[in-house]
Order: sequence, then structure tokens, then C-alpha cells
Amino acid sequence: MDQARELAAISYGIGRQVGLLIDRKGRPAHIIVGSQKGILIPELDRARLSAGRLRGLRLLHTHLAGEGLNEEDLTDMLFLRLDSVAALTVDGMAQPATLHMAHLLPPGAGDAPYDVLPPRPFDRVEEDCNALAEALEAELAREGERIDAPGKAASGREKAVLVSVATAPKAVQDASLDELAALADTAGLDVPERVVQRVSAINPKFLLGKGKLAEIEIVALRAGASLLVFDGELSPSQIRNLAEVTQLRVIDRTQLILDIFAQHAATRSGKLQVEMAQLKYLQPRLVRQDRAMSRLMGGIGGRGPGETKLEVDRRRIRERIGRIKDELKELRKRRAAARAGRARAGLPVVSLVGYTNAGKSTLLNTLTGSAVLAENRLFATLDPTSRRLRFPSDHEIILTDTVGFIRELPKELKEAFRATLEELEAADLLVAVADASHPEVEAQAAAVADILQEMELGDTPRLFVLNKWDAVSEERRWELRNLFPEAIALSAKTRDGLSELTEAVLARVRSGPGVRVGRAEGAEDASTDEGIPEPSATP
Ligand SMILES: Nc1nc2c(ncn2[C@@H]2O[C@H](COP(=O)(O)OP(=O)(O)OP(=O)(O)O)[C@@H](O)[C@H]2O)c(=O)[nH]1
Ligand SMILES: [Mg+2]
Repeated sequence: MDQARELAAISYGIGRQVGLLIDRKGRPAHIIVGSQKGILIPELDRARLSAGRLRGLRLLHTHLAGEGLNEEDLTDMLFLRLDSVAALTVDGMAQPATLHMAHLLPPGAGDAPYDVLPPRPFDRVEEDCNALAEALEAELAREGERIDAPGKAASGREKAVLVSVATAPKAVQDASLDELAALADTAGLDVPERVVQRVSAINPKFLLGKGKLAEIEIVALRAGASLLVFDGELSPSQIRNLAEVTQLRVIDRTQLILDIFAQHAATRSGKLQVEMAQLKYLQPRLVRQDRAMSRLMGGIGGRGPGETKLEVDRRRIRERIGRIKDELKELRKRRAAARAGRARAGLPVVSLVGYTNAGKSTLLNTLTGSAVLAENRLFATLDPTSRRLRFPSDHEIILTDTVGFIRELPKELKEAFRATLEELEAADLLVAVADASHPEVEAQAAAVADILQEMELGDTPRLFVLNKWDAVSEERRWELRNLFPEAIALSAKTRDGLSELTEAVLARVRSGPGVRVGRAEGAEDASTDEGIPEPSATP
């Protein structure tokens, strides 16, 4: 009460806003003098801040024109996680008049992240600010218990908020976020919230305005998420800035994809290729080793292949890249030798290519009766696997399953997986597999065609398969037939349409230039070219 009178008097006297940041014991921690219309809160010590906690400070400040809380006041509260913010209007006699107050709300309490209380005469304010703040913290903490550790869901999975900031229309961003959500799920993240923001221009420093960023931070706070995943690729400094401002861990789509690859890499060469891609991604981001860097390294987005921890020291990264390069060169030689062996056997090579999760591995299994890992996750397959396929007519081919494609494949991965993708250069025929049941099948097929073109495989004979036909409605089937008149529609799952594919493959390899088709005599076992055993201890 006295604080309020004093504040009003000072503020009136100097004709500027004056504010107090008050701690939970009622002691003023900072006194701030603003301008006539606004007030700038100093950079606060972040020490007390952890997920689910408030700052332990409330802001009481004056408004000289009798106005209530404005956008800026609320943004400050959100951003700085103040317990509450209050504006005290000052009357013409330098006396405090009305108090406008707002405080944050626990998750699930309503649509808005905060509640603005009705204005009331300043001397009629009985709210116990501490009790309010403590109740809110208790609520946030309960939320935390339900999820056993801050940032973790009950399933033990880390929670992340997905964010799209782009100039593209909302529908385009939404479709892209759907894919990011599938990637997040595959990476082992729970996604309680997604944020789509269309902007006329991307803010080069923070992508978004500070107000919107504060909102995102609060969305994450309320959802118990400790990680923000941005769609697209962020520059090193953007990641640092965003992590600084939001006090959350920030990763981009590339890191998420790299993380999935790291988790799925099973063979020696797969692991080496992924580690190489991760190190290449990290290298330019290690200009400065700072707090944001350590945030960059923890948890999802910072895991190495297997359980190894990624190196963060620049010099050692350079050395490690050098060693991996040598080893990969060796592996490439062996692959080339295996390919040459197969070529000598005279068997035509048919490679399955396509968007990730299109059903390539399932198709390989169905066609050859094998049991290659196939699952409803993105990038289940990282290593090429080859199987022999014998046709009833006694013809034989080698069928190769490959790593799936994705639009805007991170360039680090493209480079690292060159060895794997070189397999495709040896193919006599490509079977491009698309998921007909996916709403974005057209865009996915186009992305695959683009990537093949880029890899100079545009001239290799190609068949186009619309897989998962069993999961497509009659109406949509008709649409797809019009869109892709050349396509072979089939279901790797039910085997429907399979014979059309095998006949088409047979016809192509028979007529293929320079391809000798026949029974392989003395061909070495080409069942897999990943015969290199995994050493028990990684150096
Ligand atoms: N309904 C239906 N589902 C299918 C069909 N073929 C594959 N699937 C499912 O699609 C998912 C992905 O299959 P995969 O064979 O792993 O796909 P992929 O193209 O090898 O994927 P990546 O290796 O991750 O790039 C699995 O859950 C399969 O069961 C099909 O014909 N019909
Ligand atoms: Mg696969």
C-alpha cells in the first residue's frame, strides 16, 4: 500500500513510468524508471529459471494516462516469466487510483496463457500475490510429476513443440509440419503443441518478433516441453539466439533427421556415415563454445550413432572426420568389389528407391520372401540390402533396398551417404516406390524424381509403383490413375498387383541394353553386401 503511494508520487513527479520488481518476500529487487509511455525491464538473472518455474518476481509499475495493461506488459510477463504484472494508474493528485493485474495460468486452464483480472481501486486489492504465484508453481510442478521429469511425457519421451515460421501459406506449412511431426515421433519425441506462423519476411536474427517468441515459450512452458523443433534449417547464430531468448533447447529439422539416422544406424558403415554427417553439421556451429552450444548438444539432436557421445572439440572433430573419411573410402572399395562380383555373375540389378516410409523394404520382403526390417517409422532402412529374386521363368535378378529419400535432404547427409547411394549407379533398373495412401504423394514423387535427377540417375530406366493401394479409397484411386497414368498400382501388404510389377521388371531387364539375363553360375552370395562385422568395441 505504501509502496503504491510512494511509486505514484515519484512517477507523477517526474512524469515517467516507474516500476518495482518485487520478490516473494515483498522486497523490491529492482527499481526501474521508464519513459512517459513505457518501461524497459533490465536483463534479469536467469539462474532461478527452469522449466515449469516462475521468476519469483512480480512487476508493479505506474501508468500515467489511466490506461490498463497493454500488449507490452503482457509480453514482458510471458517472456520473463514474472509471477504477475500490475499497472497502477495515477490520478491528477499524484495518488494511486486503479490497479490492473494479470498473471500466468497453468496448462489446460483455458485458451489464453494468462488471466487479466478486472481492474479495481488500488486500496481494495486483497489478492495475495505470493499465494497466487505459489499455487501456479504447484500446478506446474504437479504437471511435472505426472510427467516424471520436467520436459518428459509419461511415456518417458521428451516433449517438444514444433514451430514453423515461413512466408509460405498456412496449408503448405501445415503439411510440412505433419512430416516434421512424423520425424519427431520417429525420433522418440512427444509433440503436445505445434505453432504455425506465416510472416511476410523472416527476421534474420530470431525468425519471429519477440512477442510471438514469448508466446511460443509460454506454449512450451504450459505443455511441459523443454525443446523447440523448428521446421527447415536454421543458421548457427539463429539457433543460438533462439535458445538464448526462449531459454529452451532449440533444434532444426536437419538435426532431427540426423538424430533419427544416428538411432537407426546399425552397421559399421551406416554408423560412420551418420557420424560424419553429424560432425559436418556441427563443425560450422562450433565457432564459439558457449552455453547455447551445450544446449545444442544435449538429448535429441545431440546423440551420436549408437550410444556414443558426439565429439564437441573442434580439433578432435577435424581429426575424427579425417579418420572416418579413410575408413569410408575402404568400405567403398569393398562395396565396389561386391558390385563387380555381382556384375560378373551377370545378374541385372534392380534398385528400389523412393520416399521414406513408402514401403520399399516391405516390397523387398514380399517379393523375395525375406525379413528385412520394415516399420512405420521414417528412415527405418539406412543400409542397402540386396536379395536375389528368382522368377518362375528361371530368370534371376538382384533386388536392392535403399535408404529412403526426403525432400530437402540435409546436404551433410547427402555427402555422407554418397557411398550408399553409389549402389544406385550400378542399377540397371530403378523401381520408384511411392505411398499412394499419403496425402502428399504427388509432392513426394516429385521430390524423389528431383533427387534422382540431381544424382545423375535421371537416365536409368525406371518403373513407377504406387504402393499401399489397399489403403486408398475408390475415389482417390481414380484420381491417382489420372495423375500417374504410367504407374503400377499394388499392395506390398496384400500382394495385389504384384504380378504386374514382376512382369514389368522382367520385360525391362530382358530388353535392357547389355544386360545378360540368365541363371547365375558360380555367382558369389549376394544376399547382402554388408558382411563387415561390427567390432565389439568402438575405438
Ligand atoms: N497398408 C499398407 N501398408 C504398407 C504397405 N506396404 C508397406 N506398408 C507399411 O508402411 C510402413 C513402412 O514400410 P517400410 O517397408 O518400412 O517402408 P520403407 O520405404 O522401407 O521405409 P524407410 O526404410 O523408412 O525409408 C510399414 O508400417 C509397412 O507395414 C501396403 O502395401 N499397404
Ligand atoms: Mg526401408
